[in-house]
Amino acid sequence: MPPSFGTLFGAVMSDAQFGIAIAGLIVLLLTHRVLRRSSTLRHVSGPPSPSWVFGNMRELMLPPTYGEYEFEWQKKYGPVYRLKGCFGDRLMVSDPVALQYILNSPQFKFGPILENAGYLVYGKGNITSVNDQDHKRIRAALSVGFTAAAVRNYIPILEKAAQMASRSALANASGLNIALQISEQLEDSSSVPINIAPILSHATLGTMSEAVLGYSTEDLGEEFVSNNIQIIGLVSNPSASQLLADAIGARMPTFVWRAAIHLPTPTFKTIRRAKYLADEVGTRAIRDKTTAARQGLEIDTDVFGRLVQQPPDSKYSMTEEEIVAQTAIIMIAGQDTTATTLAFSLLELAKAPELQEKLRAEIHATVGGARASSIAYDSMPLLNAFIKEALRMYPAEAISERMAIADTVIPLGDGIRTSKGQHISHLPVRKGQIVSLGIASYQQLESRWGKDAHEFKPSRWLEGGGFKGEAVGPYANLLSFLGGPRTCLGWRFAILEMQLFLCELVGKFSFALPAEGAPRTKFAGLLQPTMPNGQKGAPVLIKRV
Ligand code: HEM
Repeated sequence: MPPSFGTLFGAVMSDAQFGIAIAGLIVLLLTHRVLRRSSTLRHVSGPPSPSWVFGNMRELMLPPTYGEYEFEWQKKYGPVYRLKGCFGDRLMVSDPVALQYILNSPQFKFGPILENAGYLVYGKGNITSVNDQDHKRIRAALSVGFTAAAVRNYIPILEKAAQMASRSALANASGLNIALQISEQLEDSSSVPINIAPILSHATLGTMSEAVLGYSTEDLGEEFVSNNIQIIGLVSNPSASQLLADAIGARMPTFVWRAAIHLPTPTFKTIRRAKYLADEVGTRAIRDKTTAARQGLEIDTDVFGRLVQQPPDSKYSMTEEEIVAQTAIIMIAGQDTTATTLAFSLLELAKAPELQEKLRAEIHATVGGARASSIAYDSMPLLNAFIKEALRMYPAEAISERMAIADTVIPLGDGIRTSKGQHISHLPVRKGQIVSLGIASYQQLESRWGKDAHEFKPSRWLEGGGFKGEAVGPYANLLSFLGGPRTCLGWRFAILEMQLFLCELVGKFSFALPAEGAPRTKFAGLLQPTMPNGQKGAPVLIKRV
């Protein structure tokens, strides 16, 4: 998913003019009064609010380690509880039945923060900023490039990128020529920690670029790559003022925010440049493909190539302008989400030498010297159990948000006891109610995953499925890719990418933690491994095996 929604909007706002903030605050306070009167959540239990302004949001979004408060609240109040947001009640949901309803019901859509940020960052017409029939049509068209069969065609691209990542473990990932700096230094790296996070991030940018546009990272150009790093970096240091800005922004009329993109501030400048560069590269890719098709060359090896070839009367056809509008979102949504999940995976292996050995043995036994396209990655039990567990414990988008667009009633799996002692199995909510989707919380729910839900334990998947209850999400009953009509478009691609990268990296190298230990897990737009200096990073000791 777009890594940047909530916190990026905050970053945007902290740049914006103070006058807009004050005007927003007035609107906000008035809205708050209305919301207080109309909230149906008054009798839903939840933690006390430590601040009138921030409510519980600092504890939820900015704890030193993600989940420090959230997972405790879940234990105390159950999978559905009330939180104080900045100035208004929120419903926090990790109950699978309630989540399933919210994700699939037309009565819910993105909250205003997600909607406006999606429009601001990725531009008009991108898949996250369109709704209803337009969303259905664009999604159906894009899906052509992400079916199980289509995704297997990307294996050579993924294989090449995984090999490059493995060769460049010591390279500076922000440089373009990662393949050139490399492996002789690897022998030394067993005593010098290597930050594997930017290397993975660069490699996954490469796979997205090749699979979506048919371009190498070099074809994207140096400015595109460095701007992409800046865009991802905009969200990396969320702060209390950004939370406040999010709340104010959410209550401002949409047109104010859509106009705000023209403000001459550094953040908006970076965003404008990113959009310009994405449009430029998307347009270039389409022109190149159209020309190649006219010359009778094969172009359906990447997503844009497939889209360009759809007959105009097909239900999958998109205009050139519509295709270009998807460039920024797909490139960013598919990059750091996969890279950070892989970084957490390698950190978990670095903590568990025995597990690492077993996984390596499975990889060597299955992969050997075979070509990637002939390997049945889905038939590797430990590899897939490990990936499921990494996605369960480290969902890149640990929390998302929806808003009720009409009064509705949310069904609850186990029901809840209200603060008045009444047991209810359905919870009415009013139009405008913001609901936090507790993805990470759901994936640590003891009633669903067992008493050891908080442990990283891939074996749970080998011992009979790992969870109890009805199915949710597209993969392994996890909500890491969410569910419903806005399920992650690239989930199959992400799984295959993780399978290939892990086979390549774990097959060739062993990983250990440096003396400082493992980085913390923080939420900064995405769940990220975070070093003591507050920067994203996953330092590991790497040795050839
Ligand atoms: C481990 C990797 C990934 C994770 C955990 C992940 C997670 C998510 C989540 C949670 C959403 C829904 C967000 C929401 O509605 O609140 C989402 C949507 C999306 N993802 Fe992913 N994603 C991953 C990889 C990818 C890849 C590789 C691609 C592209 C090839 C991609 C493209 C998208 C797109 C386009 C959407 C928007 C779909 C829509 O609005 O209909 N993602 N992703």
